[in-house]
Amino acid sequence: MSETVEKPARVTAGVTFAARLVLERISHRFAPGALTLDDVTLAAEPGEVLCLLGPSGSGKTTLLRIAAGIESQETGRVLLNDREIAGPNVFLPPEQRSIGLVFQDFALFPHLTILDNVRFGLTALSREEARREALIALSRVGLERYASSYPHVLSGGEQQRVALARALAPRPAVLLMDEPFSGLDSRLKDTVRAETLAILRQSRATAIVVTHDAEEAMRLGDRIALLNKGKLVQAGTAEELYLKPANLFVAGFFSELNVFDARVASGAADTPVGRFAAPGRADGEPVTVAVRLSGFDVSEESGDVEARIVSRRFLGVVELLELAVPGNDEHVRARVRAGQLQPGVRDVWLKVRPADVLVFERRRESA
Ligand SMILES: Nc1ncnc2c1ncn2[C@@H]1O[C@H](COP(=O)(O)OP(=O)(O)OP(=O)(O)O)[C@@H](O)[C@H]1O
Repeated sequence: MSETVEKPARVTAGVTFAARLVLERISHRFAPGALTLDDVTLAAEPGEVLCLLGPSGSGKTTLLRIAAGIESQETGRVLLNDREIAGPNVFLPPEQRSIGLVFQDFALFPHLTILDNVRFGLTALSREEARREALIALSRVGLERYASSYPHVLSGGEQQRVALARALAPRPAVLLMDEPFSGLDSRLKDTVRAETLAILRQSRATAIVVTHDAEEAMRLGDRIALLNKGKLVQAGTAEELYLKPANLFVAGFFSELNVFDARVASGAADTPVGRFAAPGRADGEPVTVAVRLSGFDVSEESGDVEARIVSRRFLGVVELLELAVPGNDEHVRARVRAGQLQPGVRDVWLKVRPADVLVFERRRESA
């Protein structure tokens, strides 16, 4: 009887059956305290990368830990492919959830070889099977040549890939990643992030990735769920959140903004930088008008509003301007292409591009 020969080649086939993870009406508190999570409902669809985005303390990690089974919710349910894995009467421990975890600090064991690090989670398999699966996982992240080396010989980015291989080795239905790139320096981060996304796509794993960085969420996520103070504020594609933010908090998370208070008159809001349409708003309604820093045409010749340059900061591709505008106590900020304005120029004209203006209901607290 002939034995099947394992192909040592780089593995490209999917490793998981795409799974759907649902967090349903999740509330949580660290007793006895205020709610850490307040009635959060969210689904990660099969094979998608869902980014959990939000400021520090918004509850991202707690939600991830509830999905993993490391933390318990106070109310609500967690479902994996329509099967309840945590709820009022059910609680599957983490090791029975078919969920892989990757943390910020990679948490590789320094005294174990790379192969043994990856093999660590494969306790259900025989030694030989575990070794084979670990090598497959290492090959998936392109690091099989380091199997017998120790973690210290690897760069930060490579260590992160080993952590990813370790999480993928047991072929989890869902991969949960908590700030997986925050330990990497900014140049390495872009490469490792792109590689990780490619590996996730190849493995067809459903992934939930926690980040506090909006740009990272836009680069990685098929969809983004934005949390603030334990509440889900908005979930959607990057385009939806950027172009149609639900409120000022969402808008401010994705772009730097100038914010003006105004009152609607004849369907428009007057601000010191122009008059902007406020469709659907009643006359007299107080509104907040947000203008993206990138939304200004700044010209020495012509425009809608006169302004004086107070300061210029060269940032490489762009220049950041602070401008004094009549009728506005605070300086208006604008980003323009570097080199567009002559050195020493003081008096300019502004024109705002309507696509970069967002009008919101004025609220004391925006989220
Ligand atoms: N073990 C704990 N005991 C008490 N409070 C906690 C505990 N862990 C977290 N918290 C609090 O719960 C809230 C949510 O924390 P969580 O770590 O989920 O937020 P986060 O959005 O992941 O923040 P960060 O980006 O800073 O990690 C915070 O106010 C935090 O201080």
